[in-house]
Amino acid sequence: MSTLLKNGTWFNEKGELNRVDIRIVDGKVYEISEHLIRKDDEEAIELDGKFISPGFIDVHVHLREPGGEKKETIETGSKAAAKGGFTTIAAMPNTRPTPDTKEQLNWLTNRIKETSVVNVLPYACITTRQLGEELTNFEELKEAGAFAFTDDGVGVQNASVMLQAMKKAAALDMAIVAHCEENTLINKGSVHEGNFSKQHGLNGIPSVCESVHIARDVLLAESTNCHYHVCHISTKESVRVVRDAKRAGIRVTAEVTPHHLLLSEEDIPSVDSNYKMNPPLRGKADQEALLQGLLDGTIDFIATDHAPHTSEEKREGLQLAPFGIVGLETAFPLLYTNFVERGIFTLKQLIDWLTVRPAETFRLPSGKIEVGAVADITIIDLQLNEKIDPEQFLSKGKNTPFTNWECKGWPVMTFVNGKLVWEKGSVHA
Ligand SMILES: NC(=O)N[C@@H](CC(=O)O)C(=O)O
Ligand SMILES: [Zn+2]
Ligand SMILES: [Zn+2]
Repeated sequence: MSTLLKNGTWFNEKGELNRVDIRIVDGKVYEISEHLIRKDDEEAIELDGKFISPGFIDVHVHLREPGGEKKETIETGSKAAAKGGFTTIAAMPNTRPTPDTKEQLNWLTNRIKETSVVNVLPYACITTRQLGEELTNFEELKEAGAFAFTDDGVGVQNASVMLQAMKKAAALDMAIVAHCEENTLINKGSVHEGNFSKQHGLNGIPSVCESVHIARDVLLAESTNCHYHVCHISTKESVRVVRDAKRAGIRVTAEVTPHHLLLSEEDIPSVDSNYKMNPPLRGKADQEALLQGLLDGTIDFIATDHAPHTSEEKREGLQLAPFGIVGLETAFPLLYTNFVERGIFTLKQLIDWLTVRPAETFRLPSGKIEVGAVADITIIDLQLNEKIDPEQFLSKGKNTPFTNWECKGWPVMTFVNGKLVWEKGSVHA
């Protein structure tokens, strides 16, 4: 099987945008050149100058299966990923049951094989049922193919449990991926403790609820030499703690979501649960610190924290509705339109934060297009202008605050292992 991508545009080794043809043979990149001639038995796809990117990688995705199939399944979530240009995603373990045993993880791996259209890397839990008490069997879970360990959805409250987890993870050369939230500081909040909570008389989640866990954990990471990764960083204090920890040589990495880069509490128009997520949208100064942290390398890359919920659940009102918004199908167009087009960062930077940077952080083989690499490739139409319409999402989750945002730069084709799995207008399962 051979496919020829004709007349694309890409960043060459020197980081310059230029014209390129790519030949894919048996799922791998076989040849890259300014001009390749189509062979007789070969399928050729004319790209008309469209942009060729390595397939995006998102290490923070909630696929909800098993147990939450009303919100999303591995199939629907992976199709949403393909539509968003993501070829590798990592599935968070806050499902029912949780992947905390070899048997559960094996079940999940099989289910992924049967139903996913992109690469899905399964996380395993740090603690049994994510209760924060007993460590899972890390050796066994690593052996069964765990991508990394996390209890995302809840913070690990007990410092001794976290210390033991990091010791074990370090010995196995695995990462601890942390949802940072100190339960005694949540304050029953549904939004950030700041202007919005004051104006609306709501309980707020203070910034320190997150940063105090990161401060604790970077010291635990230092004492264990564990790779410690911070999920969805959201406050200026958290950014400072990570920056200082990196300077001190601690093995810490961090991700930021598109929504925390794009929005602050000032942008919440009314009491609307499509603006409710954990961590919450913070203050303007936090939003600015996140962008600065990304630009100066304190924050390593972007991850969506795609968190689908049903419309019924989201209609429950701000206090009762679950935390979380979807992200896979809007990440690139939102970031391209609002940051690249406005000259705040470059297309090259954006692509790096969605590809090589997560790949390097978690030592994944993907994230680059080079001869011999697996052909995980995303084609983007940088001229295409469309409004965000949740009714068009392939995700079951329609919970987004970005409805009707006009965006330029949409993925139009996604190749996984050399196979076209999504093309604008149709899913190729
Ligand atoms: N981010 C969210 O607001 N929600 C996530 C949980 C999480 O990522 O902590 C979910 O599972 O819905
Ligand atoms: Zn989380
Ligand atoms: Zn999450």
